[in-house]
Amino acid sequence: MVVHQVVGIGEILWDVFPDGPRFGGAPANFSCSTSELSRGAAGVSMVSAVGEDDLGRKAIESLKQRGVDTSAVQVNPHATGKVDVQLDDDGKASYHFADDSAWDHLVWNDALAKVAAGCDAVCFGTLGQRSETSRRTIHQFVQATPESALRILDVNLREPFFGDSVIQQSLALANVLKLNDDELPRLARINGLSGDDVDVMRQLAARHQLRYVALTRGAGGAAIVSEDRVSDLPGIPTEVADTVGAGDAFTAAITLGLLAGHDIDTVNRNAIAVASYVCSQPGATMTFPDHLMKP
Ligand SMILES: Nc1ncnc2c1ncn2[C@@H]1O[C@H](COP(=O)(O)OP(=O)(O)O)[C@@H](O)[C@H]1O
Ligand SMILES: O=C(O)C[C@@H](O)[C@H](O)C(=O)COP(=O)(O)O
Repeated sequence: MVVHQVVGIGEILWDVFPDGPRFGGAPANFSCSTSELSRGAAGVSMVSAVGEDDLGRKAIESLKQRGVDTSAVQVNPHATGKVDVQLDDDGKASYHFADDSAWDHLVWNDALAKVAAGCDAVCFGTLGQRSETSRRTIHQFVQATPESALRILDVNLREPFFGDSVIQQSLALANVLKLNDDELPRLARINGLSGDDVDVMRQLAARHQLRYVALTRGAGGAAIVSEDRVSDLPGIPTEVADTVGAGDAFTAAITLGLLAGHDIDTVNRNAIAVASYVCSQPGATMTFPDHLMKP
């Protein structure tokens, strides 16, 4: 039975690895992982745009295969998004994005207003906001979700498509923050904060009225801070295929865990297990073994 409605909003892309393209885009990965992990307990929608091209049709097909509702995916005359992905020796990615893609032209409409109004959790990032049109639409969407909804900013900073102002505007919209250990120092600096990781997370939470702040540390695991609790857990030693999509799957798992009302240690432990599994497999979207589902 569907209990919660969850939305990913932002870029849909094809991750072009040296050995060929795989479906991607951080919010699209988030939507696919949430849908797969929830076993139907969450209704998941993607809000984005694709082109009138083969990659666009295949992108919609890929989302549908994972059980994601694509009725709010717009089709426009621009090319479907693509990004060249290079992996280092540890399976860590660097990205080179095609410019002016379909997802840069996301426009507000009644369909989006309806999805926003019924949403229990929405996940957005900064890359999806690189054009003014899509940035405005994403802001309007997040603001149109109910006050009770989890408004999750997974910052996913991608050079050179972010600046301090988009980060700060996004923090003002969010009530949950996910970032990694490369991103934390940047957010600390622009907010004039110092201290150890957990101190900075607490200060970010206080300054931006965030209910939860989650920090992932690659192989080093993750920490989650709430108003009165901290969970700080090690990673799971993993034979890495590539780490692409691990952070997005982590965000998917914490979203389901928080919506289910689990304590933050349980939420964190499950999310680390899910993310480690994603690292062990090629690409960013996949089916999950039974023990990781419905965390
Ligand atoms: N090399 C690794 N070995 C084991 N787990 C990993 C590894 N890299 C990432 N993970 C898992 O994936 C999570 C997210 O990875 P991270 O690289 O921190 O996020 P992001 O993809 O957002 O940059 C980590 O908290 C960890 O659980
Ligand atoms: O949207 C992006 O920024 C690139 C994506 O295509 C890529 O799949 C990705 O974001 C993976 O994110 P991660 O979970 O932080 O590895």
